[in-house]
Amino acid sequence: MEILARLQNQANQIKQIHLRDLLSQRERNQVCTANFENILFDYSHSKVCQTTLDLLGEYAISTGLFDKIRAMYEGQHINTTENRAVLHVLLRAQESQHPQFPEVLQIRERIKDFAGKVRNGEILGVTGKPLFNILCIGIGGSYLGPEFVAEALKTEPNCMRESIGRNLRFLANVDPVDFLRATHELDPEETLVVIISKTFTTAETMMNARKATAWLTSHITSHPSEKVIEHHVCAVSSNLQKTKEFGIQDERVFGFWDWVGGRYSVTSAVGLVPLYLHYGPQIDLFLQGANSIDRLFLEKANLNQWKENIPLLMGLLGWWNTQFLEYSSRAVLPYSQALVRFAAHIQQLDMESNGKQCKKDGTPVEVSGPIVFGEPGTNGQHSFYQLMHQGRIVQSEFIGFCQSHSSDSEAHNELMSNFFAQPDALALGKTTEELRKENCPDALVPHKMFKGDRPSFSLLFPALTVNACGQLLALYEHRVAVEGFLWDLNSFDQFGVELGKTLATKVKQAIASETFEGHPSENLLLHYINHR
Ligand SMILES: O=P(O)(O)OC[C@H]1O[C@H](O)[C@H](O)[C@@H](O)[C@@H]1O
Repeated sequence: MEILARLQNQANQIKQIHLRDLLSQRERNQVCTANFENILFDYSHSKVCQTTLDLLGEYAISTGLFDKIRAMYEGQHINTTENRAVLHVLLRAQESQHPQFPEVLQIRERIKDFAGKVRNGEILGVTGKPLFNILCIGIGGSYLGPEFVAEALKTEPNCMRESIGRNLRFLANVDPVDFLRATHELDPEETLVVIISKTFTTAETMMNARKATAWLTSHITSHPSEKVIEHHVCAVSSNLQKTKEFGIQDERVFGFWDWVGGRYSVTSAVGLVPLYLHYGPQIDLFLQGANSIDRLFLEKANLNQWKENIPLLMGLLGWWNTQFLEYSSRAVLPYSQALVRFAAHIQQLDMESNGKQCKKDGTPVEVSGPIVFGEPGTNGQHSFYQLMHQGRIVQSEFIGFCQSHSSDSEAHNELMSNFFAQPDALALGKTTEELRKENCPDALVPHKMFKGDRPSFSLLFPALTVNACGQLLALYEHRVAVEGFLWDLNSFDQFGVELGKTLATKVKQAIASETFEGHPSENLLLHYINHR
C-alpha cells in the first residue's frame, strides 16, 4: 500500500486510541523524547505510537525530506517562485565555504563595531549627547522577530546589566498612535533611529521613517537637517539604492541579501543592529545558539538519527497533526513572560510561510499550515484554554524553563506546576465516573467532564539564556521549513499579502477625492468621511 494511504490508516487507528491509554504505556512515553544540550523535547502527549513514528520516518525518506534540507543549506534556489536561495543558516554560521560568507562576517563585524561605538559614546548625537535610545522602525519580518528577542532578553541578568539606562523601542504600525507611543518621552537628541526594511519600499515603514526624520529635525534645530539625519538615522536593508535616495550615508547602512526572507531575518542585520546596540556583545551567544540548532538540524537529517533531530520531529508532528489528525489550529504557549512576543513572531513565521493554496508545482492543496496563536502561560489559561479543554481540539506547544530570570523560586515553581499540569489535563481529561465519585450533581456532569485526548508537546529548556533564545528561534524556523517541505509548498514567498496592499492604495485615492459610488465598501467609507 502506498505510504500516504498507510499513514491515513494509521491516523484512523490512532484516533480510536485515547491519549490516556497511550500515556499509560511507560515504555512508549520514554521513547517519545529527544534531548539536545539539555533541551528536552517530550512528545509523549502527542497522538503517536512507535508505528506512527516509523511511518512518518518512511514518509520523510520517500518524499526526499533530508535532501530538501540539504538543498536549503547548499544554497539551491528552493524559493522557486522568486528564484532565490534560502540561506538564513549562513547568517549564524561559524565557518562556511559559501562565497558570500566573508560578506556575512564583514557586516556582522561592522554592526558590532558601530554598536560598540554608540554604546561607549564614541559615536554621539549631533548635539554631543550619548545615543541612549534606539527607535527601530519596521514591520512584519523587519519587526516581529527582533521585538520577540528584545523582550525575551530584557530580564536575562547579563542583558539586563548591559541595557541599564538604555531604551529600545519598536515602531511598526502606520497608525499615528503607534508613533506617539513609540516616541513618548524620548529625547530626540539622545535617539538613534534605525529604519529596517528589506525592500525599503514598504508603505508603513516609509511613512514612519519620514515622520521620524521630521520629528528629529523639528526638535533639533541647532544643526542643519542633513547633519541631524547623518548623526541620528541608520538603516538596515537589502536595497542600498533606496537607502541612498533617503539620504542615509552608506557607512550607516547595514545590508543583507535577497536569500534572507523577511520572517527568517532575525539573525541578519535586521535583528543584529537593534540587539547589539541594546545588549552589546551578549548577542554573540544568541547567534551561537541558533547555529547549534542549525547544525543539529542538518547533521541529524538522515535515516539513522532523525529521531534525535528536534526541529525535524516538531515538523513531522505538526504535519501529522494538521494533515492526518485534522487539527486545524495550533497554540504556542511559552511559560515565560519574557516570551510575551514569541507567539506574535511565530504567527508570521508559520502562517506567512505555510498558509498557502498550492504546491511548488502550482497544483492546489486542500490542507496547508494551521492557524497559529498563543500567549504566555499562565495568562492564556485564564483566557482561551477553556476552548482548548472543552471546545475545539488545538495542537498545543508548551515551552518551559527549569530556571527563571528571577530568583523567586516559589513563584517559578507555581508557574511550572501549571506548565506540567496543562498537557496532562488536555490529554487525560476527566471522566464522568471520576466526577460521580466526587459527588458531582448529575446535571453538572456534562459541563464539568473533560473528554481529554487533546495532543500537545513540550519543550523544556534549562533556562532562557541568550543562547537558548537563539536555539528557540532556530527550532521554530526549521520546524516551519520541515512542514513546508512535507506539503511540498514554497514556504519562502508571500504573494498572499499583496492584494490588500494594492486595494489600500486605491482606497487612499478614493478617500482623497471622496468618490466612493459603487465601491464595495461604500457604506463604511461614507461613514468614515462623515465622522472623521
Ligand atoms: O522588510 P520589508 O521589505 O519592509 O517588508 C516587511 C514585511 O512586509 C511584507 O508585506 C511581508 O508581508 C513581510 O514578509 C515583510 O517582512
